[in-house]
Order: sequence, then structure tokens, then C-alpha cells
Amino acid sequence: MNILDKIVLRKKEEVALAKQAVSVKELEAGLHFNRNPYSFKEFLLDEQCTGIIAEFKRRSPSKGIINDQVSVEDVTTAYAAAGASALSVLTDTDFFGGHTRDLLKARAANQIPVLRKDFMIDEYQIIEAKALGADIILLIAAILTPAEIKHLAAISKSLGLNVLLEVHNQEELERSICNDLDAIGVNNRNLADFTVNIQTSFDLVDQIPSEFMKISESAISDTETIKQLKQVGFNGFLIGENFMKTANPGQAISAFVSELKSV
Ligand SMILES: O=C(O)c1ccccc1NCC(=O)[C@H](O)[C@H](O)COP(=O)(O)O
Repeated sequence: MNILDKIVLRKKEEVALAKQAVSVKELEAGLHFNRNPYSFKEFLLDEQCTGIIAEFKRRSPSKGIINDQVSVEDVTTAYAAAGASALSVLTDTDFFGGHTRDLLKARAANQIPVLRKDFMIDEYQIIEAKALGADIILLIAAILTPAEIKHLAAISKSLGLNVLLEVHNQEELERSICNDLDAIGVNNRNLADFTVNIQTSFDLVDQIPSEFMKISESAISDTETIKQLKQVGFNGFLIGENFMKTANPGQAISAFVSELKSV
């Protein structure tokens, strides 16, 4: 059993428990349920922003603890102030040390799109994401069938949420594309064995139909790579560890963006 299998197995248990604890009706009565999500595309294409989707990531299966000493509010507001186009907040607890509370805090403190970064396998989690104040949800092709992707994307769109589909290779891309997606992310990390290779993004970019925003995800650590990814057509860059591994992720993104503007 690889790490993705383990995560999905645990996620099924978590979702079953969450359904018992909080009904869909209760979620629909939540604070943020009726707010209009921000447009992911608008913020990605806004020239005042950088295209960076900056991630709040305490730990990961591949790296263990990355940073458990900083607050969600401090880090995410610094990310937004530095010009991030969107925030990514991990809400998985067992494998990433995140929490749904983190998303609520990021939502309350920021006025840019927030991605609920989790392993979505059930429509309950989509409704929960809306109730938490998320603007974007992630669908990972490696853990979903094409029919599941279609179903979860349609529900997300009906709630006004933006949908980011994540793929790792051409086969996943071809079988998973459907209506109701806004963006396609190419994950440079193989989630089954943790190997990373930026070349994955360059290899897949031309296969992504032009109507979708194009996002390169994981293992991005220098501004030169962003410049090259932009040149081949990427609109967004999901970055977690590179900022979070420092004592001050806000300062790290600020220095990164200053360098990005000068290259
Ligand atoms: O990061 C991991 O170790 C990981 C393991 C298993 C499934 C997912 C995993 N990461 C999720 C992500 O895709 C990244 O958090 C995100 O793209 C940011 O990556 P990075 O900039 O390399 O932290």
C-alpha cells in the first residue's frame, strides 16, 4: 500500500465520522456558506499578483515536520501582502498537520482566493469546503475515477467553487478532463513515491486545453524556474515547502517576489 492509498483509506474513515458529527444541513447553515467565492482565474491573471499559490504546510509525508512554529494568520497575511494570487491551506490533520480551523482562520484574515488542500473523495467534503469559506477545491486524478471527478466538479460548480484538477501524467490528464474544471495543475511530485521532477510540467503543458488555467505544483524553489514555466504557458505556481521551511515564511515569499520582479 503506498502513501496515497493510506491517505485515502484514512480519509474515508474521517468523512464517515464527520458526517455523523455535522449534518449537511448544519454545514449549509454555516457562516460562509452563502458567500460568493472569489474567481481563481481573475486573481491568477491580475497583473498586481504573482501567480503564486502560497501554501501553509506544517508537515508532509515526504519531509516530516516542515514548520510547526508559525501561525496561519501571520503567514497567510504575509503571503497575500507579498502578492500571492491565492492561498493553499492544508486541512488534512493526520498526514499534514493541518486542520479545518486553519482554513477558517485564513479565510477570516484574507481577501484573496483560498484553496482547500485536501484529498477530496466525497461530496460532503465539497459542501464542508464551501462552509469553511474556501474558494477553490482540489480534485486529484490519481485517487478518483473519471465519473467521480465529473460528479465532484459539477457539485463544486453548483456551489460557485473553483475547481483545480491535479494530474501527474498524460494518461491521468486525458481520462480526467471534463466540464466544470477551471484549472489544471501538473504535480511535479509523484504522490505515490515522492520523487520530484519539474520536467513533468514542461512535458505536459502543451497537452492542457487552452480554456483551462495552467498550474505547476510542487518542488518550485527558484524564480528562474517560474520564469521558464511562465514562458511555456503556466499561469500559476503552487509553492509550499520553499517558504514554510524558513523561520519566517512571510519574509521568504517577500524576498522571492522581489527577485521574481527583477528577473
Ligand atoms: O508533499 C508531500 O510529501 C505529499 C505527499 C503525498 C501527497 C501529497 C503531498 N503533497 C501535496 C502537494 O502537492 C504539495 O503540498 C504542494 O504541491 C506544494 O509542494 P511543495 O512546494 O513541494 O511543498
